[in-house]
Amino acid sequence: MESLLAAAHLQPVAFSPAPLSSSTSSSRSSSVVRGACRGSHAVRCAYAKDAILYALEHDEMFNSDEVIQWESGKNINTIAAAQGISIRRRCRPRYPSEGTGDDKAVPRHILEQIVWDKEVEVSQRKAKKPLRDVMESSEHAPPVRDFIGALTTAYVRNSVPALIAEIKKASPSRGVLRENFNPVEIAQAYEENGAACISILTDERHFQGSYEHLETVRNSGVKLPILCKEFIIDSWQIYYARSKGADAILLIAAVLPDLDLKYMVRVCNNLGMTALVEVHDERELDRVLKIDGVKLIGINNRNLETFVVDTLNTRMLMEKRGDDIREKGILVVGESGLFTAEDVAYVHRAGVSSILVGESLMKAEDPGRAIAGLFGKELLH
Ligand SMILES: O=C(O)c1ccccc1NCC(=O)[C@H](O)[C@H](O)COP(=O)(O)O
Repeated sequence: MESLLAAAHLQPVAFSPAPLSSSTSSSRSSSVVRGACRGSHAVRCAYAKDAILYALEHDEMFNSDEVIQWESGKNINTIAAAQGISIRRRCRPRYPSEGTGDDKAVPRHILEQIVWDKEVEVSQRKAKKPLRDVMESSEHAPPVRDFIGALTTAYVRNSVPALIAEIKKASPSRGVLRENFNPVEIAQAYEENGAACISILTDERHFQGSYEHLETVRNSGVKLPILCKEFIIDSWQIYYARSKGADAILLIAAVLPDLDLKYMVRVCNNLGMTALVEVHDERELDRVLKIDGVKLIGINNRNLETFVVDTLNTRMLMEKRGDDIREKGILVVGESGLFTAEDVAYVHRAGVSSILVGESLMKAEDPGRAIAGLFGKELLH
């Protein structure tokens, strides 16, 4: 089924409507398939294929999770919960306060709130620019830059973890980090001071970021590869990020069930982009290590549900799974809560060859010069 979806270039990601209740989608393609999908496995697959073609023809919301639900008879949130994912999906293009009944559900934590808001945002963006169009735009984007190559080269050159320097105006945990915010100037300063890559927050509602920041930096003459730091829930966003010039995207294991991760890693690799797959605990790491094609894993020291930051997390996960990671030739990025040269040395000793740093650079008066402070030396570039 997955390869069928991949072959059809179908977006497979957003969960089906009304997952908080047992009610089903009312979209035409969905009801066509739901009616048709009862019967033998072979018959169900044949109908699912018809539905995919129907959905492609009619540009309707349709995704692999719906197919999985039809195939297994299980609600997608049940499937996700069985994988240890606490985020529930809604897939109703409304904000919680606007709904009734189940729509009144309150998010359990900030990450769930961000994902619910993202579902609304993505469905609105898709209505304006369907998958077909965004895929076409991605074909005209500037060429992909080698994100992993840049990290590897910088690591060898400086013998300290390669820096992915983040451009983030605000965050849910810290509020506004920088009033005087010019993404291009910050990116130029990062480049001049030895950063290997740049990460740009594009979420507007919670981080005051935008795709415009990403596109402007990409077209500014800055040569570093760019990570689109987004909350990806739908492969449409990967094509969109590529169309704006992104070279890498973030996939968060706490948000995405296994099939979505697998599919999105594949979409990313097919586009020549890098997927930075982020984990926070052992269970997420084990899920990600089973996925073919993963080349870059981020260990987030920040618990995205509670905001607690602890660099011990990187050490603990590397102690437990470092051998498996190295055996697979996967690079590891230590993410979040890195403020001093001691912090950097600590995660380096734990086994990471790259770091992702936002707050400590964004809060510095001169984010470029703050890089030398972070490493205790000037970086060569
Ligand atoms: O930064 C947050 O408050 C946050 C909240 C909820 C979800 C994600 C969040 N941050 C994204 C990141 O992972 C960080 O921007 C990145 O790792 C850099 O972290 P830091 O150096 O601590 O700013």
